This record gives sequence, structure tokens and C-alpha cells, in this order.
Amino acid sequence: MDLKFFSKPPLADFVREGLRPDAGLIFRQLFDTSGSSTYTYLLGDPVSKEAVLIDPLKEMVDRDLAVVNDLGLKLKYAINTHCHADHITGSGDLKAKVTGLQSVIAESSGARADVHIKHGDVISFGADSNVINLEVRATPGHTDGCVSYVCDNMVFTGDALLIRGCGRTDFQGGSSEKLYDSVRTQLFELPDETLVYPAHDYKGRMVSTIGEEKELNPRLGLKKTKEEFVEIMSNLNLAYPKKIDESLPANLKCGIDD
Ligand SMILES: N[C@@H](CCC(=O)N[C@@H](CSS)C(=O)NCC(=O)O)C(=O)O
Repeated sequence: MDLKFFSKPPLADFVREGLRPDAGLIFRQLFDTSGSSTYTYLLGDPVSKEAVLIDPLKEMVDRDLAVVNDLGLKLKYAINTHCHADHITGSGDLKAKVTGLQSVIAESSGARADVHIKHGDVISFGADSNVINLEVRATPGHTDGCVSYVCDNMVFTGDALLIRGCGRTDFQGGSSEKLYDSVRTQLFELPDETLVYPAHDYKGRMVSTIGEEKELNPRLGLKKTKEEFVEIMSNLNLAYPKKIDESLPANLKCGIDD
């Protein structure tokens, strides 16, 4: 059996050895089956019950809040990896429904939010005895305002790095050259066993690792040069996302139609 891609169990609640041996992290991966194939991630601290959602969708806010309530969690942040073009963010509706919740997005996205983050910032939540940190890494290329969030042995890559793929670069200030550099310098520098949680998967896959993507990603794995990547991306010929015209303006305003 080839064990090179074996890593710690990715799902369920797990205790991170050495960091918080008596606590851990509540983790849920939620999938939008209504068309966008988007993953929303719920991360929570079992001690204080503070929690965050990464990339919530407007249509799925009630689903997300049901999970949050079932688990007795209190949402602190609705965090976006970027200004999405294929669906409307749930940040605005969550703010309306959850007192004190703050929306988060990169300053470079140009979108409205309560908290604007940039490369090197750290978003923290949880109890003093169990602080959970999300380190912000700028990963532009799919859009200029894309960031990824590193949390222990996981990275939430948005549309920068997908499983065996990557985000398209043909609109919203996209740049194949920038995306190649982002993935190579910000994501492929993480340990090989780091779990990759993307914002989408269109083939039913849920998680990958940095080591797998370095070896097996057909667009920008280590075997591909930047020139080859740029050529691949310029020949994708993808149709525009069906909801782009409503999503982009709404997401610039935190998903609120005012
Ligand atoms: N069919 C979908 C849009 C599919 C799409 O373009 N996905 C984007 C991410 S959302 S902007 C993408 O980057 N895809 C890369 C790829 O290789 O598929 C719709 O109509 O919404």
C-alpha cells in the first residue's frame, strides 16, 4: 500500500496533538447541492463554543444556522475567501440574523465587510485556553482579492487551489501568472500533509493534501512550468457562471440587496 498520501483523519471533530490536548476543534464541511457545488466550512471551539463560517452562501444560511444551533455554537465571523462570481455570499443575511456577527473579506477584494484582512493577518476565535487561529495568506490570481486561510494542518484555499484543478483566471482581474506564483509560494510551501479544503468541487471530492496536489494537479503540479500553466488556462473555454451578473454586485455589498 502506498502510504505517501496518508494523513491524519480529515473529518469529524479531532484533537490536535500537542496544541490543545484537552480540547480540539469542531469541524464540519457543508456542501451546496443546489447548483454551485460550494463548500462552506464551520469551525468551532468546543470550550467557548465560539465559531466561524468560511464561505457561507445566501441560499444556505438557514441550513448553516441549524447546524450552528444544533452544536450549541455562537458565530463570531462569516469569513470569505474572495468576492465570489457564482453565488451570493451569506455574510449579509448572517449578520442580520446573528447579533454581533462580523463579516470578513480581504481589503484587496474591494468588497464591503466589517473586517478587512490582508496577508499575514491572523483571525482568532475560541477560549483563551483554546485559541484557534486562521493565518491569512494572499493567494491572488483567480481574483485579485483571493486569500487562503491556514489553520493548523488544514488550508482553506477558496478558488485558488481546487482538487486537481484551480480557479479560472479569465475575469475579475484574474491572472494565470499571479495564480501560479500564489500557489507555488503560498500553498505548496506548506507541509505535504496539510489538508486542502477548497471552495468548490465539481466531481464529488472533498479533501486533498498539498503533497497530492504538488504531484498530481494536472494544471499546476510541480511538473508544470508557468508557461505551460498559462497555456492551459488560456484554453479552458469555460462558460461564464450562470449567476455572475447578480452575484458580483451583491457580493461587493456583503451579499445585501440594498
Ligand atoms: N458552472 C458554474 C461555474 C463553474 C466555474 O466557472 N467555476 C469557477 C469557480 S466559481 S467562479 C472556476 O474557477 N472553475 C474552474 C474550473 O476548472 O472549473 C456556474 O455556472 O456557476
